[in-house]
Amino acid sequence: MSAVNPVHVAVGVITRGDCVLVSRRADHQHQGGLWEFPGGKVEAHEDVRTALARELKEELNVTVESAEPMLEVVHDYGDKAVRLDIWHVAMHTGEIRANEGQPWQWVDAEQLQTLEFPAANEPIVAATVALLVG
Ligand SMILES: Nc1nc2c([nH]c(=O)n2[C@H]2C[C@H](O)[C@@H](COP(=O)(O)OP(=O)(O)OP(=O)(O)O)O2)c(=O)[nH]1
Repeated sequence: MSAVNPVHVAVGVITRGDCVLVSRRADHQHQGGLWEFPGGKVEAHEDVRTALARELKEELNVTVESAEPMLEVVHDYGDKAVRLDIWHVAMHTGEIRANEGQPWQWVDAEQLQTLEFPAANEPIVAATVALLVG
């Protein structure tokens, strides 16, 4: 019963002008090979903002300068359930560098809608499109 205890994940929708940063999950990971908004698991006793900042720094050398809560999505994949805590990162510093060798790119709303994401991401993509074109 994975849904009983969803994994809490901090996720960043990092925007720059009319674009958003997406990265690709490694093939060996859960939901591997699909695009994602960068982030990762919130560790025990860790605040979600701290987790967001830590994960974005670790994965992409991004320093979060401002982040606002955007939405929350609970999804049960069957093999694993997740609670995605999504934050809009409107301001960041640091030169982006894929520390885990993962592909990443800036995409606009139109390009975003052509990419393959995990099933849980449908409402996140919709909210991000609204944010980018709004
Ligand atoms: N970061 C991120 N994770 C997402 C998104 N959509 C989505 O379903 N997820 C899921 C995939 C994973 O099950 C979980 C994120 O966990 P993670 O990337 O830290 O950890 P993982 O289990 O893949 O990798 P590991 O640390 O166990 O090797 O959330 C998304 O847009 N971004």
